[in-house]
Amino acid sequence: MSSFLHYLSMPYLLGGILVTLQATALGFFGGFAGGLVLSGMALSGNRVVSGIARTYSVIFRGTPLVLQLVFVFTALPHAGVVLSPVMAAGVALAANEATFFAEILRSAVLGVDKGQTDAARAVGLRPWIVMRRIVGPQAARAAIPAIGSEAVATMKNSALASIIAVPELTLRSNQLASATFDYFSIFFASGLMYLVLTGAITGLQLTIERAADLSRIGSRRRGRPTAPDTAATPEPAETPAPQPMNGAVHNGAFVNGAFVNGAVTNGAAPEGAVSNATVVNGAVSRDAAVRRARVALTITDVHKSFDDHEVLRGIDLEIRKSEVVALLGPSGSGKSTLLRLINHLETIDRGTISFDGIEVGYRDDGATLPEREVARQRVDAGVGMVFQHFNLFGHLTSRENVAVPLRWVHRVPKDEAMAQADRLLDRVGLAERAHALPRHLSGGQQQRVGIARALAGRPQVLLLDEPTSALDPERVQEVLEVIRSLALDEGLTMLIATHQLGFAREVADRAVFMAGGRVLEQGATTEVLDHPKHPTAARFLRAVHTVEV
Ligand SMILES: Nc1ncnc2c1ncn2[C@@H]1O[C@H](COP(=O)(O)OP(=O)(O)OP(=O)(O)O)[C@@H](O)[C@H]1O
Repeated sequence: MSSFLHYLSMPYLLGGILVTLQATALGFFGGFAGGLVLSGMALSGNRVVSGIARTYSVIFRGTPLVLQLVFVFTALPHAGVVLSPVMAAGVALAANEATFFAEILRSAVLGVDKGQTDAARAVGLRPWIVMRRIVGPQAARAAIPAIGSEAVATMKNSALASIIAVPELTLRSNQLASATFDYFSIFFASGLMYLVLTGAITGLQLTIERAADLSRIGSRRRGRPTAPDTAATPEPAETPAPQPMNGAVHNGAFVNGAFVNGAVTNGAAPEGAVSNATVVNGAVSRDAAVRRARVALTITDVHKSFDDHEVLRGIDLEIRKSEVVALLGPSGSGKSTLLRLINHLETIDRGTISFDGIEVGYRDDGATLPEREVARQRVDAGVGMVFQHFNLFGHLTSRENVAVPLRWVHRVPKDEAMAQADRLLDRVGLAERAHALPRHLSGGQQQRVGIARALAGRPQVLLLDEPTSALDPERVQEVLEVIRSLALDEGLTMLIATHQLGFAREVADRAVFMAGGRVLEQGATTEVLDHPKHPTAARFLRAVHTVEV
């Protein structure tokens, strides 16, 4: 026992620890930097670049580390690069570890829900900002445990550096044991030293994990619990009356207060809507105003296939400024695909989609633009999107989510962006939940934050992809209230894919019925809903009516 304690404090072995730490640090940090580069190359769309990354991985993962150590130590001097044993060990460890870090980082990036990228692209973020602000932080959190365990592996692998005479802990233990024959005490002591070192790495990993834990961050930011607060959810009747939004809706019709909806003047709309409408004395009817408005979005002969599956087979549609169009149709008819083509989340096979002459995603000669330029075009076209599954950025609070397009697209200074975000959250009745993370919000609340985020991008045309179909029935109404007020009171141009016929009847000027990738029927909403002419539309609407009743 006393000899064991003696070895534990022996300067010769403690010096070995220092060398082990040096080799480990070189291997870890060098490997991590190399892994970042390799994962970026592997994820790049360029086949040559990703091929180089794959080839590197095959070579360095497929050969023993011992051979790599010997190679770096003995072969590099022939190329005029002479490294000290510790440096050679660090380089070989880094080269080897880079392949493992690359896989860890690549899988963490691929593990971030695609909806996050879709939402980031939809608000107009450029690819680099999407990676830096949205995907990167979420991937980094997911990668912490694997990075921690790779750090431990790097330290254990550093023991192989004894093969090139690096005087690290294992080599010194061996030398000492060969001289004293006290194998058990020496290796027991050095094993304990390794345990302490790897235990410290694990402790550091757990500390970082705790610091990055979103639930803890959420409660720290607020200084109060962030459990789902259903009590804070305003009931539809309590949703604050819509207020004109600080540049959020650039809509001539709204600004001039020219539109009055028949339903509103008949008293069928909520109180807030009535009061908004009644200020517009003597205005023309909404129908007539919409007919006179200019075309905001033109869709011409649009086709789309996924492999052999032809999803859209020639869609033609025009939407006028301030018009609200409901896209109806059975599941799989291509409604979501059409919305995703409109803001270029998917590419068109044939046909054109244009916002006042801007074809998002394409050059004048029809060639596809790089994503960086597409992002700018989305902003120029003024297209916003609300997703079926909300797609809020999971690592950001409500107000940070809403501030994303302001800060990182429109370059509004942070304080001002946050103040605008607060106003938009107030607008959708969620001022109370400004500091909550998406995971602490109910579905209805998340969708209202999603709407506020889309509005922050100052859209001319808002696309809503089944905004209520992922919600519990009791949450549907609160979201519909917000959409209703945007449509009726503020005259925002909207294309809404929905299965909610009652809602479509209330807000939509026109209903478009799709099936099998074609528009089978379109017209005034009440006409399509009450007197469908196409047999498929009649059958579908009858079935939905039956379910709704
Ligand atoms: N990325 C994709 N890859 C392959 N097939 C796809 C892809 N996206 C959509 N599809 C297919 O295209 C068809 C139309 O899907 P889409 O989501 O547009 O329909 P939808 O009318 O919106 O349906 P729902 O009302 O259920 O949302 C479906 O058969 C779907 O499986």
